[in-house]
Amino acid sequence: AGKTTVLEQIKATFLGREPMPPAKIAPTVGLNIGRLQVRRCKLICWDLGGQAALRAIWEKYYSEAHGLIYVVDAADTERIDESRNVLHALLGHPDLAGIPLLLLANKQDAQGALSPHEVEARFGLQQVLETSQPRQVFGTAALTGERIEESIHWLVEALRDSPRIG
Ligand SMILES: Nc1nc2c(ncn2[C@@H]2O[C@H](COP(=O)(O)OP(=O)(O)OP(=O)(O)O)[C@@H](O)[C@H]2O)c(=O)[nH]1
Ligand SMILES: [Mg+2]
Repeated sequence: AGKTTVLEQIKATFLGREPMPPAKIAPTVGLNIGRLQVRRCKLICWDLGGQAALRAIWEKYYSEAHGLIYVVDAADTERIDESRNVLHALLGHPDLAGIPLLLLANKQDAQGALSPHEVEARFGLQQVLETSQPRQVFGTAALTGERIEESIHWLVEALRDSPRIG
């Protein structure tokens, strides 16, 4: 979907260095970590592998997470329902109750990509989120960095107001 490419763009944007060339980014098997500071908020980003066989380890990270960035390949319309189901299952986990959710409808540069509004409608988030749970959908293109900075600024503001940080 582009999680590691997103993390590289986040690091490039907020640490002011060149992102890793996309051709060098392999599917994630272990864990990539990004540490950065955004508007006096220290962020530690954990980027996990999305392959089905690797999803079982995600839940080891839930209890210590303050926010969730969920990256969807908006151009992969055949698997968008699978992505929605995986997110719904995630959000049903008690350790993620009320967590601020940043949903990135990624690959907006690709032909046939669903718009952020279409992804939002397709995902039916109100079925699985608490009424006051902070959530926002951004249409991003991680390859070029489009909308990455704005989306992280939104998340940082949501985290500031979050009861998960105490
Ligand atoms: N066109 C386009 N391709 C993208 C974009 N973001 C990522 N990609 C490509 O999508 C593929 C997968 O990107 P990754 O960042 O490795 O995806 P991932 O979600 O980390 O994948 P796993 O680690 O296997 O879970 C690569 O070929 C990327 O170059 C984007 O915004 N637009
Ligand atoms: Mg990856």
